[in-house]
Amino acid sequence: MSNPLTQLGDAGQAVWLDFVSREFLKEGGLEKLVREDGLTGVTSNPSIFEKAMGQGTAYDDSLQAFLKQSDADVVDVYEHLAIEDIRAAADILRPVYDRLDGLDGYVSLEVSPYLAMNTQDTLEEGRRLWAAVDRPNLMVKVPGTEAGVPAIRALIEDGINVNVTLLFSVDSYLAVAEAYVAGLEARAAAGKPVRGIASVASFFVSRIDAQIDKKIDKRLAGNDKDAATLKALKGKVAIANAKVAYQHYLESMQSDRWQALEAKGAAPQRLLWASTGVKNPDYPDTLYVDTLVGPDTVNTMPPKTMDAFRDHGKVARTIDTDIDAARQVLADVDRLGLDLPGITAALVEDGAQQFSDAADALLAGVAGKRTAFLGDALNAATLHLPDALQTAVDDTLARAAREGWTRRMWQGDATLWTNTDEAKWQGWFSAAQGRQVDAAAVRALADAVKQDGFRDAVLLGMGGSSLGPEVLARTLGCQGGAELHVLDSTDPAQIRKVQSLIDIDKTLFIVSSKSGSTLEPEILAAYFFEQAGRNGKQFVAVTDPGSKLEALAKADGYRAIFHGDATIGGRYSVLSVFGIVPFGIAGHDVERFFADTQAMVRACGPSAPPASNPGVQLGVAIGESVKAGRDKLTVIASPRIESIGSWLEQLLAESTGKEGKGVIPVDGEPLAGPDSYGNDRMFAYLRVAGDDAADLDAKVDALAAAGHPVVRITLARPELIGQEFFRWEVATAIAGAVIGIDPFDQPDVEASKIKTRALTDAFEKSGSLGDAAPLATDGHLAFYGDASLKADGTAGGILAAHLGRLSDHDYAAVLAYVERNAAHEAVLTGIRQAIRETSGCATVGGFGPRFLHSTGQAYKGGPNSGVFLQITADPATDLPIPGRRITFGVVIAAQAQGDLQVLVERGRRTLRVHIVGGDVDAGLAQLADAVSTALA
Ligand SMILES: O=P(O)(O)OC[C@H]1O[C@](O)(CO)[C@@H](O)[C@@H]1O
Repeated sequence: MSNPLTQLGDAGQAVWLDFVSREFLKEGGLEKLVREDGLTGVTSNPSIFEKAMGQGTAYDDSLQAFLKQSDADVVDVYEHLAIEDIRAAADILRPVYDRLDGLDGYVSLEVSPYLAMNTQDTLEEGRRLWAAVDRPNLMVKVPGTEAGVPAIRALIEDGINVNVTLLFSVDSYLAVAEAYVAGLEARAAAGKPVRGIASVASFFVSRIDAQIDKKIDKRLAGNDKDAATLKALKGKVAIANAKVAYQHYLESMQSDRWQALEAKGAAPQRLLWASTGVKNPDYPDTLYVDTLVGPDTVNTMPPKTMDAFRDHGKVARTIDTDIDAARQVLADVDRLGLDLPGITAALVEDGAQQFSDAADALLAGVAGKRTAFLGDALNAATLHLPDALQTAVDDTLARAAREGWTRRMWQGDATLWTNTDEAKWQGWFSAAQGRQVDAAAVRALADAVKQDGFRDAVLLGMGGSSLGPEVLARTLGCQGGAELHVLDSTDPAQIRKVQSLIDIDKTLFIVSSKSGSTLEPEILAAYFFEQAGRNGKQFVAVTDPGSKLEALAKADGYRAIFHGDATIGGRYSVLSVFGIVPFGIAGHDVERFFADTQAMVRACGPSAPPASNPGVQLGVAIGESVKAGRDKLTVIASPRIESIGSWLEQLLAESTGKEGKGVIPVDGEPLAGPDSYGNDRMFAYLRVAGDDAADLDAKVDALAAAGHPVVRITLARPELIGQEFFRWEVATAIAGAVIGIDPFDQPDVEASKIKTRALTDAFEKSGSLGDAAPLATDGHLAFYGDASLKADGTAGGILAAHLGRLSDHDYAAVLAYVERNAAHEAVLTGIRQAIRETSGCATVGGFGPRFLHSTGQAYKGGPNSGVFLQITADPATDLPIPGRRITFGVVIAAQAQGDLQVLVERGRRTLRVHIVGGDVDAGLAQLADAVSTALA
């Protein structure tokens, strides 16, 4: 039966629907329109899918089924759902396409709106979607922006149907029409067919009037002298613009170039009227259909406009009537300074932005559903922030969305940070997907090691090469493989301690160093190589290709060498061979570990919008906290994940602590009530479900209730720790972007190393480190510092003078170059607790030289808010280093001295207390007492 819609078809104008949804397709809505209204095409855009997918549950089954068989990124999920719809629509339209011999019957799917400004990406995306949808009656929708035009030409040349979207000005239309012709000509020149390729140029109508009318209304409100002409222009400009575009279309059909293509069977690129729903309720609801009727055109209508037109639309050829009047309208617009070119240019930008906002909302919706579906397979996080901080975080997340931070981070776009060498350090993304590690090789080594009867493995390495493996070992233990011991110290007592725990002949040594030139693993490897009877079969190297360590491993006949990726910095290397080889040797299933980790890698994926991207969200919260003066990130962890703070410390401090800015991580400080903390804190609580942590829970709740920023993270099981490694790596990189530093360098670490080297070199020659005279000596303790601290010369007096320098927002650092064991940790923690309770300042602690490769960067390069108490000791019994005149005792002393010199040079407030005589326990006990006295 005939109706105004079918009559449009009879008049040569194709009726398309600007809408799609799963329900509508399922319920037969599209088939009905084809059958009853002569509909011949469908268009979609990100806003349409946002509405379709954002509401109701129509997509849920499909989404769950897809997630079950893949660990897809949100954009993969969206695309999967969208492609299902687009294919369904294409199949419904296929009979139309066949009947009309490919002249109509198309459905359009838009390329990612995030790419509108990049030609190559748009082109690749167009090709990818074309292949993925795999239907001849698909039109890939590409914005007709400056960047889009060359992509359109290339897609046409490829033989891909294109719907050019976001056209507002006649000039952009002409550029697009030229691209179409040029693309076809290129095909013809290459001897390829031009028949069967379709394209439409989507000219947006109502949005132009909406903008012009706004300008006119403003002028009218100001009693403009041209009021009458202005009034007469309302609701006319968009139509006049479209009519003039159509005139160009007619002219182009006459050109020799077109005639030549037509003779080869090419179909014209039809003008398509888009944005034809009226925005102004005072206008007739069919305005932008009635006035633009004409042959070889398309009108794509939103459902409401289509219903209105079916009901009372008027079909009369209008597109090429009153052309003079149309030209006059445009001349008046120009004469009256309404700036149509300015308006159309802005509309292109707005249009691109609207679609990318819609895509953000859409992907956020999909991310939400994905998270809900994954349940506890994805570690949960909640952020509880004070209002002002929350507002700052929301603003920055919105900015991050606008500026595409997540995609840029994954692409290693250095402009996200300081535009120096950040792009060189992005291997950690691929490592997180398990791509850096050869799991089979790790398993083979683990099996062989087991067969050879190795019971223990000792890892010799520092910082990023030791902290990750240690946290993995402490959290997940040993799974039938060798028991892992981490040795990241030059303290003779600690070396002896590790040696006492192992049977040296049944031990595998993992010498781990990215650079392969770090002093500690080098001398430790030399020591244990001798102890193991120079048996290379007991040694494995993990190092970047071509390093000094690799050469040594070859020369000494190590049983295996695992290569790292030189585009990963040490602290981002836990998910590469540096974390995973020791983990595998302990008997763990590496593949399963990565499978468990992927939910977070996907959740933080390049297309996950910042506000629903767990890593970006956390990173923005950290960065904004730092900017708000809350730069002491206090780590709290429930028992089964307790050690993670030591890995987080390095990641955060070494990545962000530079140029006088950054995060000062606080780990291992006993948790207290809200009153014990200043407003320079942020808290991160990592909790494994089922851990006995009621006390921590209550304290953390109290902190949040008192207005401190609190991040709560829950792992359903400890095996999901890999997800936290990745979340925090992303968060740290993003925090770096917010703070405005390069999160991949460590510019101040080298300074201490240079001093240490100078000291050990001098020792090799002179046999002495040239220690200065102490300020004072009291019992086991000798003090070194500036004369102003001497006070009454007692330990308590000196410490009182030093700790008295702490003021609001400072932190106290207790850095001990002694054996790291539970007893010493307890004493040092007690000292920190006492300082915190008295001063209200944050406290950090570290064992040297371990912390030098971790938090040391921030102490020297970060904010100058640290008050440092360095503790050193005469070794009870020293240990020789094979082939060297220096001993381990000399090395650790030189390391302490070198670092202190740098701290002093950097204007840090320092005091060194040296335990004389070798009785470390007695010295520490005296120190703890003296601190209590000093604080009393
Ligand atoms: O793995 P490597 O090269 O021995 O370095 C160990 C650690 O030392 C540092 O370079 C700091 O000195 C860290 O960044 C790094 O994780």
